[in-house]
Amino acid sequence: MARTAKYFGLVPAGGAGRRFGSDFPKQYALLGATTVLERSVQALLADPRLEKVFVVLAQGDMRGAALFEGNSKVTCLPVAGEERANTVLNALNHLLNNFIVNETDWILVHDAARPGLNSVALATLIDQASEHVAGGLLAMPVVDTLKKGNVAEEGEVVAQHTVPRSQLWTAQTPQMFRAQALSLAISECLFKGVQLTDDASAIETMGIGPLIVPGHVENMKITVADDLRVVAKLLDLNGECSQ
Ligand SMILES: Nc1ccn([C@@H]2O[C@H](COP(=O)(O)OP(=O)(O)OP(=O)(O)O)[C@@H](O)[C@H]2O)c(=O)n1
Ligand SMILES: C[C@](O)(CO)[C@H](O)COP(=O)(O)O
Repeated sequence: MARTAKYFGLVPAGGAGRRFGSDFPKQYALLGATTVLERSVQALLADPRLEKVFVVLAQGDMRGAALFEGNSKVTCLPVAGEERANTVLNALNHLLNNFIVNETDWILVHDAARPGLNSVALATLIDQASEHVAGGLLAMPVVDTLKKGNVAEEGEVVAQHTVPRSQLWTAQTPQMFRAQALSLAISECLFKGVQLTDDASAIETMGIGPLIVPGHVENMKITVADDLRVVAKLLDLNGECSQ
C-alpha cells in the first residue's frame, strides 16, 4: 500500500547570477543579516507540511552547504546543471533513484532568488494544487500593457505592436508537481530541445494545464542588482541589504 503523498521543497540554487552583476551568486546577497537563499528556504519551511527542503547547489559550492549545516530539515545536493531545468531534473532524478522521494510525492520547486514568499500564498498553493490533476504554480495577472519590441538598426528598441494581456500571467514559484511526472516532463522537453525557463512549461507540453494560484508582489525574483533594494523595502527591512 503506497503511503500518503508527502511534500518536499526543491530550491534550485546553482545559478551564477550573471544579470545581478556581483562577484558572487545573488543567492548569497544579504537581506538584513540573512542571505537571500536562507530566506527562500525558510519561506518554504514556514508551512509545516513540508517534510524537507532540498537545496540544489553548483558542484563545489561550499558556501551554501555551510549555511544549512546541522539543519535537519534541509539537505544540500551538489548536482546543479547547465541551466535551471537541468538543475531541477538532476535533483529530481537523484531523489527518485535513491528512493528519497516517492513518484507521487509533491515537489515544490522554488527559486533561491525569491526570498519574499509569504505563508498564505504557499498554503493556498498547497491546498489547491494538491486537489488539481496537474499540480499548480503561483502567478500574477499582467496589469501593464505589453508591447512586442524590435531592435532597430541603431540598436534602439521600437514597439512593433501591443500584446493582448487579458489572459496573461507572470509565473512565480513555488511550482508544485508530482515528482515522477515532473521528471518525465522535463526529460522529454530537454530531449526534444524544448527551451524551459520554468517547471510548469514542461507539464504544459504534456498537454495538462497546471492550476494558477495567485502570487503576490513581495514574491518577486531578484534578477538585477536593484531588485535586492526593492525586495528589502517590500519586506520592510528598511532597505537593509548588501551584495
Ligand atoms: N543552472 C542554473 C541556473 C539557475 N538556477 C537557479 O534558478 C533560479 C532562477 O534562475 P535565475 O534567476 O536566472 O538565476 P541565475 O541563472 O543565477 O541568473 P542569471 O541568469 O542572471 O545568471 C535561481 O535560484 C538560480 O540559482 C540553477 O539552480 N541552476
Ligand atoms: C521560474 C521563474 O522564476 C518563473 O517566472 C523564471 O522563469 C526563472 O527565470 P530565470 O531566467 O531562470 O530567472
